[in-house]
Amino acid sequence: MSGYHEEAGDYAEPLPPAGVDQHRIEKAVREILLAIGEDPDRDGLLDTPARVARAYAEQFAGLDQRPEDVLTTVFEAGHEEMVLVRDIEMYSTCEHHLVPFYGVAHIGYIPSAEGQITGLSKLARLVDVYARRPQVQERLTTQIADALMTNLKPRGVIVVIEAEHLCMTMRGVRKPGAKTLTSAVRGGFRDSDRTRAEAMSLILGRR
Ligand SMILES: Nc1nc2c(ncn2[C@@H]2O[C@H](COP(=O)(O)OP(=O)(O)OP(=O)(O)O)[C@@H](O)[C@H]2O)c(=O)[nH]1
Ligand SMILES: [Zn+2]
Repeated sequence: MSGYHEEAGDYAEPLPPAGVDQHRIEKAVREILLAIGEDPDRDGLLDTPARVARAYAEQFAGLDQRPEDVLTTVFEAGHEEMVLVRDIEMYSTCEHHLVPFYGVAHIGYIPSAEGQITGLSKLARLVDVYARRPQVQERLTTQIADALMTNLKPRGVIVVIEAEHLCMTMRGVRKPGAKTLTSAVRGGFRDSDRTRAEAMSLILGRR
């Protein structure tokens, strides 16, 4: 198990989602700049509305994606034991303040009796499908777990996310370093303390 590095390719720079109206974002950003007392026509800000529109199209690309779009490789390998990918880098956007929260996701599953598994990179892609939306960490965690249950029909799933929320560090309560941990367990990980403990020790070990 090791950290995940996004493969090069078109997924790294997704096309703007059809549902993201970049022109509308540009107009809104110009309004915000005016509202904070800035001059949107000064040199440094001239291209900012368009940049923000492109950035939002990327940050919210997951709104146009479904888990089955990325869980494309599912094969039978006769492997029935736990598979766990930990430390998957994750960047999302807090739906309350529209600022980032970021950290790592750990995903484990126990394949179906037929030994159905998916490509390891697909687990990381699945994180992005749900992270690239306005989110709360709890929903992000359960959506990943439920998508795996539906698409892989495994005997169990565990998803743990550790993240820092910029809305808690750069503003508001201002508690830098505070980490939020969320977990979602399904199937065997919910029913068996031993299985869950094994997964947690793999996730939290070697730190
Ligand atoms: N449960 C949960 N809360 C979140 C998440 N991201 C941000 N929040 C919280 O959402 C809450 C929104 O609270 P409000 O009182 O409506 O907004 P606010 O006045 O900006 O709150 P403060 O952040 O406390 O200044 C805050 O407590 C945030 O910390 C998340 O992923 N999950
Ligand atoms: Zn927030």
